[in-house]
This record gives sequence, structure tokens and C-alpha cells, in this order.
Amino acid sequence: MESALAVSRLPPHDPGTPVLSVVDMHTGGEPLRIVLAGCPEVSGPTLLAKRRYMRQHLDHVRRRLMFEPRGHRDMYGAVLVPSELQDAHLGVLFLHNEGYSSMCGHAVLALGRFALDFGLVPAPAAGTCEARVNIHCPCGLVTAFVACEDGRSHGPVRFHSVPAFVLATDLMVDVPGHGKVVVDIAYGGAFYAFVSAEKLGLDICSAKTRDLVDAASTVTEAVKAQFKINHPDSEDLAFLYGTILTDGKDAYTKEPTTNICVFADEQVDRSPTGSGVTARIALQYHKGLLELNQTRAFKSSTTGSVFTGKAVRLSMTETPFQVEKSTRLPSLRSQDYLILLRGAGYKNFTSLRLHVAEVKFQGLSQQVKEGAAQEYHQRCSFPGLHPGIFNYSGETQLPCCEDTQAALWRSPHGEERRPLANTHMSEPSWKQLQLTS
Ligand SMILES: O=C(O)[C@H]1NCC[C@@H]1O
Repeated sequence: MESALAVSRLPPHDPGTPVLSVVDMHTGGEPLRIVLAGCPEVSGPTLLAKRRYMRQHLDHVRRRLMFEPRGHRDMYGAVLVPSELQDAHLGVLFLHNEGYSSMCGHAVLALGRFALDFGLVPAPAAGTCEARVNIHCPCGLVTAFVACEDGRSHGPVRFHSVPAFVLATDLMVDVPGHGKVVVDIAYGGAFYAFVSAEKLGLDICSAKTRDLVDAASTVTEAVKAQFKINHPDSEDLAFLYGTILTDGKDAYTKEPTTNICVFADEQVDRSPTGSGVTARIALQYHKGLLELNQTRAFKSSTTGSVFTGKAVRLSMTETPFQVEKSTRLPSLRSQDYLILLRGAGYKNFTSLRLHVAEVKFQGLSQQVKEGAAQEYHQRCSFPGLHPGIFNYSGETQLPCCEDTQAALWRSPHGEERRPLANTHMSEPSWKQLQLTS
């Protein structure tokens, strides 16, 4: 039920016109547009089936939300859907400028706070300092731990991701304009190619973002053209999401190592990339550069925002690989590359995975240092990017129409627990997007 106050604040609109209500958040400068209401039903018995359904039948919703004039080419989104997993508090489909990703760490960090403050999970008992939010992402169940005070989010969020693994190290790729380049590929809920920017003739800290994006995208395209990536569990997850250029400082130090993630269609992550950090930790562990429970800091070269992360446990699964070997391209399967981790022998068709936990963001999710944002915009030469992207405002309205997501907004403690204003946001405002076809 909506309060009279909330309704009176809504702008006039034709009740027959579909309206999407959204909340905009960001983590470390990376946007997250969360759909509150108005998305047509996303059908499917499983989350991966819902992802396929949305791609086939509701892609116009993604395009309205992500593209200009309401979004921009680096916009990111989340559609919340019911999950088939009993333990999940919510399911989520991630949206970006090209389609639908399998994992998104910055979104999980923001959604953790969102879920607690909007009553999607029970308020933790008095005296509890972290709320647990189980988020079913396309890659699997991810748990966010949200620091809280008096039942509301307050401070850092961390998450435990799905098991990460290394797919390939020292892979020789023919990169147009750069010759043979050696890259590593690792999985942190999504697959990334990793290469030091220096190997592409760039300094990650001073190069123009446009040049970093061009180089990273060329690597992504080259890997996609020359190798077929397989995932042990599902063909839906078997794709290269992007390339992460690094400062090459993989050996452990207390100082943060810097990287830039270029994913989807040349989209740039303003944050250090939660799923990328997860994959990079798996890679560093695999190379013997990081111990279990050793915390490493990762810095975004675009905004300077920092995530920390550590590997917490090794696990071995007996899941056989179910994907077919490509006849056209050399096939990359993790049993080919991963299994002899640290010299231990494992039998064929056993995948060894690393549980990477505590990817953690210390800042409040709405705050980006103004200086960092300005510096980024000076270096960035995307014509369509407007500086307003860092000025997120909140959503004070409750969903204005009943739809398939309505069940998600029903707090376990009743409607009245829903806050009228999202306290993450400095300047409450409403936002409605007209959905025309
Ligand atoms: O933090 C992350 O994992 C995401 N950020 C944008 C690209 C990735 O999905």
C-alpha cells in the first residue's frame, strides 16, 4: 500500500502508459539502476531460463533503461526476480550495454544494502552487526554481508561469491596491432582475460581511458575469435565477459594493485570490478602470489575506488564437464589448465575451485570522491558520457503499480517497514521512465 504522501509526489502520467520505477545507486562510482516496478513478467523455471527469456522477449526494457537519453553507454542495471532457490532472498538479472551478465560484484554490494533497507530481508536481531542477504545471480548463489546499525545498512558490505577458478594461464593470443600477447583467463562468476597494460604499450595510471578501452576490447575480440571458452556447469555461463588491464603488480604488497575492466560492448567499470577482483584473486592464488586469507586491495584506474578481497577456502567438486568441445576453435576447459594447482594431482573431470570471499567495499555506496570523478572525466574521451553520471539521486517513491515484482517488495515485517526514503541517497527525488514499445 502506498502512502498518500508518496502518491502526491508522483508526476502526472497517463495511467495506460507503462512506467518503470527505478532506484539509482552506485558502488565506487559504478552505477546500478535497480528496477522497482514496471518490468513485465520475466518467465522461466530457473534464473538462467529467465535470463534467456528476458534477452529474447524483453530486450526493449533493457535498452530503455541502459541507453541514452535515460542511461548512457556505461550504465548498469538490475531487474529483481523471484528465484527457484530456497535459500535465496532474491534473484537478479544484470543488464548492461550489450546484454545480460552472469555476475556483478558492484551490484551485489549495492543490492545488499538495498535489500536490507527496503525490507527484502528480515531486519537482523538487535545487536547483530551484519545482515546476511542471499542473492541468486545467474552464476549461482552469492551472499552479501551488510554492516548495519539499528536494522539499517551502515558502512561496508562484503560478499562471498561463487567458487572462482583459473581457466588458462600464459595463453598466446594474436592481437591485431599488438602481435602475440600472453594473457591469463580466470572466472569469478564471469570470465575475464587479464593482461598487464604495459604489454600493450600503455601505462594504466596515465593513459587515456579511450586508449585503454581500445586495447582491452581488441584483446577481448581476439580471445573470442581464437578460443572457445567452456564452463563446467552451464553453457549459459561460457562466454568471455571482458578484459581487465592491470598494472602487472600481482605479487603481494599492502599497496593496492590498479586495474581497469572493459566488458560487454566496450563498457568501462568505474569500480575495481567485484567479479574481476574475484577472478584475479583466483589467478594470484594459482600463481602462488597470494595465500589463503591474505587480503589484497584492488584499485580502479578510472575513479580510484578500492575493493579488498581474499581467498578463503579451496574446494574440489566432482561435477563432470558437460560442454562439447568446439570443432572450430581450440577449446579451453578448466581441467586442461587448472587441476595441477600447486602440484597436487586430481583425477580427470574434477574441477578444483577457489572460494573467494570478502570482496569488500569500504565506502558508502553513494559516495565517490568528487576529485576522482572530475579527474576521470578529464581523461575520458567518450563523446556521449555526461558528468551527471556521478550525481545519483534516490527514489523516495514506493512502486506505483502492482506487477510481477510486487511480491519482492513485501517485507517479511509488513509494508509499513518499507522506508519512504532511501537513506543511501543524499538528495531524495523520484524517477520514472516512460516505456514506449
Ligand atoms: O563488479 C562487477 O563485477 C561488475 N561491474 C561491472 C562489470 C561487472 O559485472
